[in-house]
Amino acid sequence: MSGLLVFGRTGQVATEMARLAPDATFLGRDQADLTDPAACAAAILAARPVAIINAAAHTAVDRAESEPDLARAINTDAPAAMAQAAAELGVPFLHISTDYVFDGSGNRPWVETDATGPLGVYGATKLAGEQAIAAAGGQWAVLRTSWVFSAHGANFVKTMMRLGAEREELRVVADQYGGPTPAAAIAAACLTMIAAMQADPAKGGIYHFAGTDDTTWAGFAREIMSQAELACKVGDIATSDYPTPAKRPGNSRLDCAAIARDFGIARPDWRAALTDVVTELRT
Ligand SMILES: NC(=O)C1=CN([C@@H]2O[C@H](COP(=O)(O)OP(=O)(O)OC[C@H]3O[C@@H](n4cnc5c(N)ncnc54)[C@H](OP(=O)(O)O)[C@@H]3O)[C@@H](O)[C@H]2O)C=CC1
Ligand SMILES: Cc1cn([C@H]2C[C@H](O)[C@@H](COP(=O)(O)OP(=O)(O)O[C@H]3O[C@@H](C)C(=O)[C@@H](O)[C@H]3O)O2)c(=O)[nH]c1=O
Repeated sequence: MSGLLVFGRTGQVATEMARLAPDATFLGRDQADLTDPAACAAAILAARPVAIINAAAHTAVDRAESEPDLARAINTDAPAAMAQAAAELGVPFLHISTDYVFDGSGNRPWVETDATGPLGVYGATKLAGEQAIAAAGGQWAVLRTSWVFSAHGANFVKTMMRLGAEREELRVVADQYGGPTPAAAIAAACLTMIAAMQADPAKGGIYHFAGTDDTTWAGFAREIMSQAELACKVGDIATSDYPTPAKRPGNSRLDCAAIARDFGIARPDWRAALTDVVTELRT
């Protein structure tokens, strides 16, 4: 899409978006550092785009616990500045958020209107970003997704394939539930949404989008080992057996009915997408 400005160039979702929208302009850290929100706004006002997507974020969930100011600048203040600049230009702004805005209680898939309750700095700064975007006054959408994977960047699939080639057995948490989501499907969903927003100024708001069907990290790991033909066994453990600096939600299931209803976007089959990613990683 010509005239589309995307923050993020090297990330999982941005890399897939560049494949689908080669005409768009992608700003990397060297052109727009998200620790400098004013520079992000200035980049928008200088480019005068027809639409804006933010695919950049501080995504190191554990590291965010020890660098909350940096996480807040990147995940809250920068998207807030982008949304304000978008509102000033009168163009739609789409931002990507996360299942980690929820507290993980219960076992019902979360709907967009459910109460949030982030357990860590990453989720809290992403939630504050959502709220600042909604307050900016322009046309905006927030796509909350979960457990993103692709052949690029850092993700659970690549970690499991690396560890699975080195070890005979891995212990993986089996009490956190969610939907692994291919970055390629998120990129496609973002492009569909932003085009629909351009066509209809009334469109926008918060939407959930995740791969189907829901599983656990252990279930995801077993499928990765199987598809990558790694003999490594995956043993189920509880969250309490795998201590991490950041707490993670037990229930990350996202109800994706609204995005299907309003944008015609269906949940992607993560197992089929995993086959493509494993093939890409091997070649
Ligand atoms: N990864 C996941 O599992 C999930 C991600 N999300 C959300 O989806 C979106 C895309 O995530 P994903 O593609 O996985 O992200 P990645 O972690 O793959 O990439 C993050 C991107 O943000 C950029 N970035 C980080 N800090 C800065 C900075 N200071 N200035 C400029 N750019 C910066 C990185 O650039 P550089 O390469 O230069 O560091 C990189 O391009 C994010 O909003 C994320 O919160 C939601 C749910 C799950
Ligand atoms: C490597 C490893 C992880 N785990 C657990 C830790 C954790 O609970 C779970 C996933 O670990 P990771 O650290 O890879 O995933 P994490 O960084 O928590 O992934 C999250 O990233 C952010 C950006 C999001 O927005 C979320 O949707 C989610 O994708 O697996 C094991 O149980 N055993 C292992 O050997």
